Amino acid sequence: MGTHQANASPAFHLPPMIELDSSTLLLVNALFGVLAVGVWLVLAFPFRIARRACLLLAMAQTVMLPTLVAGPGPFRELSGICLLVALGLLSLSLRQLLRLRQQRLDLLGLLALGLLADLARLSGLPAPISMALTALCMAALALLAGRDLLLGSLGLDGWLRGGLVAPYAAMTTYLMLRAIALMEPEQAPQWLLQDPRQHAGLAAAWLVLAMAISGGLVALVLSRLIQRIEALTRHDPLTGLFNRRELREQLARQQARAQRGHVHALLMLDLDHFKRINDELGHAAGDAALCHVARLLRAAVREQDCPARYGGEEFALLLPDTTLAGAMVLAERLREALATSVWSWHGRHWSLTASFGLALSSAAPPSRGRVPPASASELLVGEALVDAADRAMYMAKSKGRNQVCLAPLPGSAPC
Ligand SMILES: Nc1nc2c(ncn2[C@@H]2O[C@H](COP(=O)(O)OP(=O)(O)OP(=O)(O)O)[C@@H](O)[C@H]2O)c(=O)[nH]1
Repeated sequence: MGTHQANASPAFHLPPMIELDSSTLLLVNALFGVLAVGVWLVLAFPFRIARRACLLLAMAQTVMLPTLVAGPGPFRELSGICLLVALGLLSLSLRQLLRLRQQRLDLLGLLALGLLADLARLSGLPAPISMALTALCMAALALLAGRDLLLGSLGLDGWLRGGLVAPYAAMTTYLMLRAIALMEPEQAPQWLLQDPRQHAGLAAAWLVLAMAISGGLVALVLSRLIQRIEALTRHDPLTGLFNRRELREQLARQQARAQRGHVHALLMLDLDHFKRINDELGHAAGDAALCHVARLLRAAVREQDCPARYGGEEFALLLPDTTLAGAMVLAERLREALATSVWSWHGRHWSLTASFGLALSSAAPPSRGRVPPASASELLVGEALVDAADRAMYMAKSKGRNQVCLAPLPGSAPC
């Protein structure tokens, strides 16, 4: 953090009568750093969790190590640069973890500015000014890291998010105060001009900060892992669409809404003569055709819809707040989009079609998504809705395929 030499190292007192000097605290910090490097490497390699972010964190922690243990000499001279680079790597890895990896220019710009400010000492810029400018760049990096944590999609509630941001806020405040102190040394308290080698309190604070930041990062990596596992349990691995389990959950949610008067529709579709693709082109081609259908489905639906792979070559589309007219339009549009789309496998074009079965939770008025609250007997929901759509889909198969059939509903006639 600076190049001041450690003359006397005042002790930091912890009750009951534990006395720690700054070198011991820095050594503990370095040992903690070595442990953290090991943790990041284990997460990155054997476990392959957030690999790039973990690698950046391992590098950040490694870059920090010389600043913690270096005696007087060239390494200590470089401690400002090491800290700056470590902070830059930490901010980059946070962006990676928060999936903001496309924005890097601001961080790289601050890193470059900080390096220039530190190196400017060599060409005659007074050391306190150079150190103050470097500290300001570090403060900006810490501030951006805190902001990213505040705004990023973490899946964490307010208090946890606040706990993650707190160390970055503390670091930003300290670095800014230090920059001001370096520029106005006469009016600044002495501890702001010292570095952790000279002040046991600072060394202790640095250790606490390092532990809080590492703990927060581990929590972040774990929350990403949990999100990934959750996504795996809800999605079909081949197509990336929702799976049957998630469809059931969404159907149950819609069942509760249907009882309050909301209408939803379920569209089931089954590819026609799909077996031929597998037989003539191979199983990999069959998989690619399923992915093609999944892309069409995804492109056709609204955000609130639930496109799912029901199993094999059968797909389902749950459409909340959808009337009969709207669902019919969508089903026809999808049928046509699939029949006219070009799917090819190794230069061989193949015409894909599907048979569609449509069922509605209730016979809604044509232009509104809501009907008066209905009793359970007037509704077609959950597994009964799936069965009805499935039967309508088989009806479409028996009528010659590549068409949409509507399941019978009170007030509407079957096709
Ligand atoms: N490639 C691939 N094939 C699958 C997958 N799941 C199911 N299948 C195949 O899908 C085919 C379904 O065949 P059938 O049930 O006879 O249906 P179809 O050939 O589409 O005929 P119709 O539905 O009557 O039009 C079978 O050959 C299954 O092996 C999958 O994930 N990948």
